[in-house]
Amino acid sequence: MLTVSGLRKRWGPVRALDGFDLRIEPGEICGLIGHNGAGKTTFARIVAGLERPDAGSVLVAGADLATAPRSARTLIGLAPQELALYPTATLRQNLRLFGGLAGLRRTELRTELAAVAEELALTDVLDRPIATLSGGQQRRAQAATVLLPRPRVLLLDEPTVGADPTTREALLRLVRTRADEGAAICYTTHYLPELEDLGATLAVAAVGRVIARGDRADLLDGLPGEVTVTFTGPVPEHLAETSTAPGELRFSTADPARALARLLRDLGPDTTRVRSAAVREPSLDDLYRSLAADRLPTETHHAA
Ligand SMILES: Nc1ncnc2c1ncn2[C@@H]1O[C@H](COP(=O)(O)OP(=O)(O)OP(=O)(O)O)[C@@H](O)[C@H]1O
Repeated sequence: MLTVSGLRKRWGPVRALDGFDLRIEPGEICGLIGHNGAGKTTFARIVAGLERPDAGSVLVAGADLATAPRSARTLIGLAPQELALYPTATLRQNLRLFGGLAGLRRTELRTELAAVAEELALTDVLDRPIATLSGGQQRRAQAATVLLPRPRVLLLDEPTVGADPTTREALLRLVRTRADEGAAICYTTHYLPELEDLGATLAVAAVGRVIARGDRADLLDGLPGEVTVTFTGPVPEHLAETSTAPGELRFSTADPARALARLLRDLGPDTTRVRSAAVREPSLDDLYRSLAADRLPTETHHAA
């Protein structure tokens, strides 16, 4: 549905995109993660037709953004990080405007507008100017303008920043629904548990390109998790070398549950002094760190 190949974009000496490739299928939510300045927003703005790339191509359902920009752009919806609504117009007026621009006609527009407002708990504030809405309501309003016309490719750039749990849940539910309806969705976030909730595949961006892509489980396979055990009194002598704090043992391992079971079995009489035991399975944070650690000397990537 969305195929991006070899995108390059320089801002003066900074290479924001440096051979960025990404393909997202219909019905797929792709979680795009990466450090600040990795190029995620630049990628989204280029795909949405707001910036021109220096090189590379963007195909949306077969339409080339460079040669058929109109066809490609009508299939794409971008919810940017910053608020991009008319602050003095009401939410209903904003939704009508964006829905109309996307080609929705009267009855369809009215039905879709009511549905998206209901799904995002915005029905009660439809006739209030955007400027008078709370921060969370404004973020939902922003998402509503993009979700309303049901674009075939959805780009959501950190849509839940500053959102309370209810707002976040409503947004995630609607994003999942749009994917189930067949949209290809690129979901940028620094809040990694969201991607687990969404059942998203992952694309990890660093210094202007995608350095890892695939299912969450495949990418996490083999990464170390962590075991933490605390004791009443000191850590048993034969384990003292691994002690991280008085009375605490903590270590990384590829299979934390099995390592903890083995440790407890081998403790002998010291088992009675165990105060707590915890395992942490590898997280997306671990993945990001393992992939990107050696590529992040600075925030920006300068052209040679
Ligand atoms: N309009 C611009 N003018 C100059 N430099 C820019 C511009 N837009 C982005 N950059 C630079 O390009 C690089 C990539 O920025 P981009 O916003 O795409 O990263 P990002 O991955 O979205 O970061 P974040 O997670 O902080 O949102 C950064 O070094 C940024 O400073």
